[in-house]
Order: sequence, then C-alpha cells, then structure tokens
Amino acid sequence: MDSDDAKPGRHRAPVLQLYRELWHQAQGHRVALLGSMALLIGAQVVLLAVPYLVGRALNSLQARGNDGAGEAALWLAAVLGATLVSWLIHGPGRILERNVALSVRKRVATALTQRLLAFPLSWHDGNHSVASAHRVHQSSSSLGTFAENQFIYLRSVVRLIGPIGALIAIHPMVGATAALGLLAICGAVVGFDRAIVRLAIQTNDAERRYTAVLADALGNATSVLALRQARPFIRSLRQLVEKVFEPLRRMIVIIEIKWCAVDVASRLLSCCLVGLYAWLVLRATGDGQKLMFGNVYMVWEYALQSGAVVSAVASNFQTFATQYANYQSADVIRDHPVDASLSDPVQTRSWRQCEIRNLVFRHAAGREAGPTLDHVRLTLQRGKRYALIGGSGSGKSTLMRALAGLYVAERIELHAADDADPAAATRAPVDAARYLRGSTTLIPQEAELFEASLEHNLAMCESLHGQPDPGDYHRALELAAVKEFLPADADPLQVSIGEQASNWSGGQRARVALARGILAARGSSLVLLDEPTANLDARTEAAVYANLFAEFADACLIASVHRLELLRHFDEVLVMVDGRLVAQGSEAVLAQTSADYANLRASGLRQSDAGETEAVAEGAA
Ligand SMILES: Nc1ncnc2c1ncn2[C@@H]1O[C@H](COP(=O)(O)OP(=O)(O)OP(=O)(O)O)[C@@H](O)[C@H]1O
Repeated sequence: MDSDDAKPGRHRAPVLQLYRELWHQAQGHRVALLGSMALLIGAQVVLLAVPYLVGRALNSLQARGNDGAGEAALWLAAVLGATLVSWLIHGPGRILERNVALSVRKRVATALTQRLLAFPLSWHDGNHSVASAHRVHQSSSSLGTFAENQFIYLRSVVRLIGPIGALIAIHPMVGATAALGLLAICGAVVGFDRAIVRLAIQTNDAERRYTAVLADALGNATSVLALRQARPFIRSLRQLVEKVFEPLRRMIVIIEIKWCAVDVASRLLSCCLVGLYAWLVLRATGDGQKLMFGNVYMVWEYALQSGAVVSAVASNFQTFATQYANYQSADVIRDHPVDASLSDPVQTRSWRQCEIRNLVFRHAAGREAGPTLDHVRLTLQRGKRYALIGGSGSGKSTLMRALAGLYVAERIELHAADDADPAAATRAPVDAARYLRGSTTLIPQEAELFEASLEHNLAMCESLHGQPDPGDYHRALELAAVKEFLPADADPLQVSIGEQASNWSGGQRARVALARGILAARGSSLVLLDEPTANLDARTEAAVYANLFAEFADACLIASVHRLELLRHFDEVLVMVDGRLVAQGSEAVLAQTSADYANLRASGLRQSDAGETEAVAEGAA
C-alpha cells in the first residue's frame, strides 16, 4: 500500500503537480527518468545550432561571393552533422523514456487497485464498480502518457529558452523583447487553461456516469431484453451523453479562441522581432550594407521558432490541463483513508467459542428507522451448526458480512479466546473486524464468477493459510455437487465460464461458486454460508448441506436457510427480525417458545411439498 498517495498541495498548477506525481511514481526508475530527460534535452540543444550554421553559410556567401562557397559548404555539412548527432542522442532517450512511462503506468494502476481492494465493503456499496475501474484506467494512463511525452515538453522548453538566448546573443534588445512577448502570451495561455481544467473535470464526471450506466445495460442483457428496458436505457444514455457534451461544447469554443489568440500574437511577435532587428542595425550603422542577410535569417528563424514554441506551449498546457484532470479523477480513491490495520495481512485466529454482544451496524445510505443491525448478541461454538432465518431485509446478509469482518461495526463487543490470545479480550470495532477476518470465511449469496476456465475460477481465492492446493479442486467440486454436470469426456477443470457465468444455469453457477468457497473456507473457525444453495433443488441442496457438515465438522457453521425441512439438521436456529436477533435455540425448543419463529414458519420460510420433504431426507442421509 502506498501511503504517500495522500499528499499535500494537490491543487497546484497542473504541470507542477504532474511532475511531482511523475517523480513520486517513478521511484526505482528515477535515474532512467533523469537520464532520458538529459538525452532528450541534449538532442534539442544540438539542433539549436542549425539556424546559426545556416546563417554563417549565408554570411560567407554574402561577404566573399564565390570565394566563400567552400566555407559555406562546410557550414551546411555541419548542419547535416548536427541533425545526425541529434538523432543519435534522441533515439536512446526516447526508448528510455517510454520504458519509464510503462513502469509509472503500472505502478499507479497497481497502487490504486490495492487501495480499492483494501477499502471495506461499505465503500464498494456506495461506488459503482465500473466508475471506479474507469478512474483507475484514466488516472494511470494519463500519467503514463505524460511520462512518455516528455520529449515534446522538453523540446518546447529548449526551444523556448534557446532562441531567446540566441536572439540575446544577436542583439540584447531583440532578445529581451522576445522574452517579454513570449511571457505575455504564456500568461494568457495559463488563463485559458484554468477554464479548460474546470470543464475537463466536469466532462470526466459525466463520462464516468455514462460508462457506468452503459455497463449496467450491457452487463444485465437478460433483464434489459426480457423486460424491454432497451429504450429506457437508450433514453437515459442520451441524456447522459448530453451531460458529457455540455462542458465539451464550451471547451471547444474556449480552445478555438485560445488558438486564434496565440497564433495571431506569436506571428505578430515574429514580425516585430525581425523589424526591430533591422531597425536597430540600420539606426546604429546607417549603412544598409552592414545588415548581414545571414544575421537577418538567424533572427527570422529564431523568431519563427519562438512563435512555434508559443503554439507548442499552448498545446502542451492544454494537454497538461486534461491530463491533470484525468489524473485527478482517481483522487476519490487516493483521498479515501485506508485503515492500515485492516489492510495489513490478517493474522490467522482459531477459537473454540466466540461471544458477540451489542453489535450495531448502519449502512452509510441507511434507513431512517434505525441501524441495520441493532444490538445483536450471539454465542458461537466450534463444531456447531447454526441456521440463520428471517424475513427479507431483516439483516441476515448484513450480519454475515459483519461477522466476516467485511463491514466494520459501529459498535461491537467481541470475546474470543485462542492460542495466541488465551485471555478472551474485548475488542474495539476495527480490531474486532480484523480478528473476524482472521478466523472467518463468508461464502456469499451472489455467485460472482470470472470469465475464464473452471480451474482459474477455483484458483482465484485464498484460504486463511494461503493459495488452495490444486489437489483439492476435484474434492471441492464433488462436495458442491458440481461434478454431476461437468462433461465426463474432457478435463472438467478446463471447462470455460463466460462473462458472469451466463453460459451456466443459476444453480450450476451457485454450485461452482460454492466449490470455490469450500476451498477458501479451509481452516476457518467460522464458515458463513449466505444462501449459496438457494437456486438448488431440494434433494441437491440437502445433499450439499450433508457434505458441508461433514467437511467443516470442526468449524462453527452459520447458514442462511430458507427451506423449513433443513432446520432440523442444524444444532440451533438464529431468528432475525428487523435487524435484531430475537431468538436462538434448537428448532424443537423454538417451536415451543418463540412467537417470532412461529410467525416465520407460517410466512417467511419455504414449505416444501411432500415429494420435496422426502428428497431432503434422502439428500441429507
Ligand atoms: N448497501 C446497502 N446500503 C444501504 N442499505 C442496505 C444495503 N444493503 C442492505 N441494505 C438494507 O439493510 C437491510 C438488511 O438487508 P440484508 O441484505 O442484510 O437483508 P437480508 O435479510 O439478507 O434480506 P434477503 O433475505 O432479502 O436477502 C435492508 O433494509 C436493506 O435495504
């Protein structure tokens, strides 16, 4: 984790900020960065001699006529030599520069991704994933592009300073006038660019919203087509495109005005410099013969170069403006604090009994009515199986996430004793979340699979002890009843999974996700199952639970359950109503004593028909 990402002075001039970031992110490649800059500057300095060399050739011809032809030829040969030398320096400089740019881009993208994946789940709840991905891409590619375009910017700097130096050498008054003129034009450019940065930031924000909605439309193609959502989506996308165009249109006008102003001013400056030089020489000598054509050419050429530089500077500043706006787009990620203790690698914990009291959690965009988890209290024991039941929205998933340490509770008292900490201490919310992360695995409700082979999907997880052993893949597939639908005649691990596993049924997807979850849950004291079997038929669901009970016999297992017949296979039932845990006990006891349980039995749980009940009994056997 790169803690230096939180830095002061973020709102300095774009160019300074970009150089500061480049230096910061080029750590480990700074010698190469400086080396490339030195080579690129060197190449441009050599080229500065060209107008001088051509001017000397012209002066030789003017002063000595035919006799000066040999000398003039030598000066012109030097022009070719200077061009060749410049390329010999420029080439290696560019190669070095582009390699540094690649490293910078990789470093920025990696640091931002690390930060994103270290944020608690509640941050992700409030930020669209595609918008965040857009920020990472935009920020890393803008600094990468800035790094690999140094040759353009350095050329501008050399061509800005060099011609002024040359003009001062030719005539101090001409040089001073050029410097003042260029300074005034650059000042105007900076003024225009302030407005451009503001509009570029607005464009970026609007573009991100557009990309997020487009990703929603394409990522949910089934609903979009089935529910005839295409036209509403197109309507809202059109409105969002308009939001992108609004600032863009204003930016286009400002840019055109800027180019017009810069071009007219720089041409005026070039003409004035030539006129000034001629006037100064004629005034001093009063002799038209003393006005050497070569020197006039040098003034004209260096003045032209200055004019071109002003245009280049204007263009560079505009690029800096948008690059800076793009780089800044990830400030939302950089500025959000990462709780270092949460992002450190977790220390594996192994407890036998864990007691949780006064667990309070509230979603950021939470309900007005009160906390999502309201003073939850529960005692968990290794080797026991708990069924978590409750109506829709009662807080089961939220409780699971808090128990997995993915949500940091507003308040919690956690008592657990383990070998490393036998004195069962009470822990503050962040410490409790860390502790829970070190002992718990949550197998989530959504079967989030990746577009890759089955093997890749199984490998993309870690248990508390590290990467799963590929030798365990087949067993996990068997436990989750995946083997049943895999092709028997080919290597099942090489079966491909499409985007969002859309080439598989909901139940198949859930079973593959469960197999991966089994691999990740190895060695956990607490295994949380958030309805991973909801899409399975009664028989398969019961069989899968029987497998899980056997596999995690020594762990504490909590499963969110919707099928009534399954409850008797659990040691205890936890009943949630409106964010509160209102009852805990065996199914038999709760059936006698708990009105909330009776209500849920009547309305909130799935009552299987006779065939299904039989299937559950068979599956569990
Ligand atoms: N990211 C979120 N931001 C704001 N509120 C949320 C968020 N996630 C859930 N909630 C709210 O928290 C409450 C509990 O939701 P939760 O998903 O934990 O319920 P659940 O019991 O698992 O429901 P279900 O059985 O329907 O999956 C609900 O009122 C829900 O609207």
